[in-house]
Amino acid sequence: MPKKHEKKTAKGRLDKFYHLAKQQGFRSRAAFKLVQLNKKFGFLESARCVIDLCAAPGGWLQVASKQMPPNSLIVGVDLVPIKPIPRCITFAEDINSYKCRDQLRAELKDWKADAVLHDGAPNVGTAWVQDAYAQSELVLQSLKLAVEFLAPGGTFVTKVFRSKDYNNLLWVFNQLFKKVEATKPPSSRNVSAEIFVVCQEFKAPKRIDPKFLDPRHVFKDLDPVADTALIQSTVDGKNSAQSIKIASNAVANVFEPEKKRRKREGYDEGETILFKAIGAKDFIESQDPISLLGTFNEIQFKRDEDKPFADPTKTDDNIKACCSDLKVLGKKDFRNLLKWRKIWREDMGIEVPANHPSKEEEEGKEKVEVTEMDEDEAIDQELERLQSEKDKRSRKERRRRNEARQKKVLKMQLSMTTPMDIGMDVQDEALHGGEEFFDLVNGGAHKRVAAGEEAGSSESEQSEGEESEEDDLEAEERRKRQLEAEMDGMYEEYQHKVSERDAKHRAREARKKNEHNDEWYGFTKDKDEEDEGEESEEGGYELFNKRKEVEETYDTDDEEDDAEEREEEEEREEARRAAREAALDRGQGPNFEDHDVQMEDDEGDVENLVQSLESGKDKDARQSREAAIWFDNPLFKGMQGLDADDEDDDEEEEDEEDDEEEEEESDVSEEGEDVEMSEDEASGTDSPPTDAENEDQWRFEDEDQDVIKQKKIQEKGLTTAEAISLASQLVNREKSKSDLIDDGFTKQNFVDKSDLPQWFLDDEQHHYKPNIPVTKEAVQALAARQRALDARPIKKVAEAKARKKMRAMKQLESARKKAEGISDNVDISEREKAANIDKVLRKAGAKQKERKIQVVVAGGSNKGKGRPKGVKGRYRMVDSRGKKELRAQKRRDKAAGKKTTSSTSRKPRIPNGYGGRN
Ligand SMILES: C[S@@+](CC[C@H](N)C(=O)[O-])C[C@H]1O[C@@H](n2cnc3c(N)ncnc32)[C@H](O)[C@@H]1O
Repeated sequence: MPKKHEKKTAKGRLDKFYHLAKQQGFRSRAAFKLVQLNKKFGFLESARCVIDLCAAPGGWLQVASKQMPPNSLIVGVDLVPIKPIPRCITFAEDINSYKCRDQLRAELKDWKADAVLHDGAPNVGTAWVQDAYAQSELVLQSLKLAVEFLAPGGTFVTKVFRSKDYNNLLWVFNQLFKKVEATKPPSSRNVSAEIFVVCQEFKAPKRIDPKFLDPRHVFKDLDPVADTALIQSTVDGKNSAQSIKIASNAVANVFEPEKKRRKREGYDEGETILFKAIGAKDFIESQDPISLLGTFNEIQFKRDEDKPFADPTKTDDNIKACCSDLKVLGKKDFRNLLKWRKIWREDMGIEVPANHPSKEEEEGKEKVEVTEMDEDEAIDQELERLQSEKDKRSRKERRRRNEARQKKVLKMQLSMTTPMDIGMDVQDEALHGGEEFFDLVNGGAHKRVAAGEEAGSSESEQSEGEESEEDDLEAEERRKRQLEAEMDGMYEEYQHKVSERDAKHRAREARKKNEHNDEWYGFTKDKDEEDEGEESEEGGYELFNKRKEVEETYDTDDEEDDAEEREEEEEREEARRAAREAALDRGQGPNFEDHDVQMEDDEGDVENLVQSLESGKDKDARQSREAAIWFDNPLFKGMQGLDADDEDDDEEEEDEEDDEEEEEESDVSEEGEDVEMSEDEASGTDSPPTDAENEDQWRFEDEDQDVIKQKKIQEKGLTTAEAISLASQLVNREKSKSDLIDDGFTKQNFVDKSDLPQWFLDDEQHHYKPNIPVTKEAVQALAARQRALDARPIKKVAEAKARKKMRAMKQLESARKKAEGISDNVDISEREKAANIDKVLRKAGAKQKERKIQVVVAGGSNKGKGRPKGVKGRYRMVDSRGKKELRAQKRRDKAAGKKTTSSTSRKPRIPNGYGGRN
């Protein structure tokens, strides 16, 4: 036999109201039903006398006792005894018995009850049909007691089950009360067939026909219309036919009150359950939804075939809530449910969407037109919405850019940005679509306008400031986006280049710094010249050809670079094509196309940055390379105006220099500068920069060497002690380059390993370590460098320090001014001036506040026992002699006219074993 709590849990009865009841000390969760009913109808607050029929265990009594005014009379009765409840009188009786009636009369004396409550339920669970009937009988019995004890205008609250007799009961209620309302409080479980009927404003008829309260008559299976005569005669002679109809079709008539529906019979005979559910599919497919809504308690989505109908796109939470309890549907809920059914039926093809009525066929055309207009309007509205969204986005983007710019300016003002950063910021801004960049583009646009093309660019110039011209703004935004997309690839290259330049700049600075002691930067001129002696005697043309040949033969990296560049170029071209097509699709093709064509056609136009970026890149790069090689010939060495780096004509360096130049030149040509620029660079002549920025931007031939060296150092391992040792040997002429090459000829190299087994090769690779001697100095140098690196603060710390320093300087500056003011003041004495200045300076942080050290004589209780009692802050333990000496010193100072500024101006003698303590 299952335990009690298991039984409850199995039914899912331990819900939140169960726990709430426990929490709030109610004896049953049913208490919340009364709370909710009273909240809705408010019958307890004004009641002075209440009878609770079937009250055990007493939840409702508790609620009544809480909500009713003090000194009210609350009487509860139940079959089972109820534990005493404050302010409540209870007794155990069957409400069907005369004894119960008598006892109630005895308790109430001549009082009349303002409310009669009935929450009784027979002990259900054996035969459901009898249970339902017993319930109805119990309700009728409670009504009987209510009629007897209720005061006129009183309220009767009862629990009824949705059974066959439900409507009959309602009909009776309606005869005796002015207002009858059936409701299901939220605390009543959905699975329960119970409904609460609140009958208000008791009519208190002088005489009531006993048949009204006789179950044999009330629950007789009658046609209510046929019974009209019977009832007419019994209720105060009033015509109650309409009441009967309403009572019998209470639910159906909510939707169509005029239409007579078939009689609601409640549960069929033989039904064993009071709660009935129907699947969503069945409901939707049924031809008589209204009667189903009246018959069933719930539309369910549990079966597989019903689940699709729970699709949230068509079945929202509101519909689901309606489906979960069909007994308390309002008019709106009813409509919504039927609309929902209709939608599904149309979706399933069961119903065809309603066409225009046939009688309006002639007007059909007009109607169609009206519909089209509506659609147009909808589209317009949608477009407007999209437009405004886009505008919003673009505004937001502009605001974001402005904010970023402001931040940058602020950073610059706070000296948190290096000049190089600032330059980059400006470039960034331009290439991200800032005004500078678009000025260039707009420049191009002006040209197009002049050429007679219809271009939107001139409008776009103004559209920045004219947000009201939404179309222009939109076009401008689109164009910007297109251009930005085009420029993305180029910007990446730009960033790459800037970072390279940055590295070059740093390298150049480092070299300047270490001009005389740069032991790691390689090979001496003499040595190089020795090595290159033969080659330097070759003629320029031969050298040029030779290098070109070498380059073409071996310079695979460059070829790869070129190939990569070509690929990138192809990708960009592809992207542009796609963008063009997209633009054409959107109907803005001509402008965009023209723009692009213009970009491609005007290759020679240096004014148009975008065009020149696209033009003859490969050709220029090649010419630049050739020119660079040509002018690198030692014959040009020493010629006025040529770059100092020409002196560094080490073969390897030259090769790499060439490589570097190629990269630069290709970059340059990509960034829009002309071949002339590259030639200038290659020849080593500095083209006069147009402005400071250009100078920074384009003059970096000096840096090539440094970067190559830096690269080499990083690649070839001056980060290891071995490499440093070798390098220092080279620099100190302990070894020559040829020695190093000779060392390279070992048994490990130049041996045909093709026949060796793999395991041997693996083993060899794993265990063989070249034995390169490492000097102590090299290790020390490496360690020192690492320490220096470690000691470098991270950027944020450096910035914070810089900010702090700046603040301190500002404060000091203002303090200095104040101090000057004070010293110029003739109204105060010198001593005051000194004191004031001291104060000002201290405030500015120039002077540290001297921390006072208390001198404590070590003796008695203080001796050797830690901090002396009552002494706070810093203190110094001295013996009594030390203290005496200190006083004597003070006296002497005073006598000598000196002023001791503090007790620490002369340190007392501190005996051994006593240190300063904090
Ligand atoms: C659901 S409980 C009432 C709960 C109560 N309202 C509360 O808040 O605690 C139903 C009660 O009806 C009582 N009952 C059923 N038939 C009855 C009868 N003929 N006379 C008196 N009480 C009856 C049962 O004993 C049971 O305690």
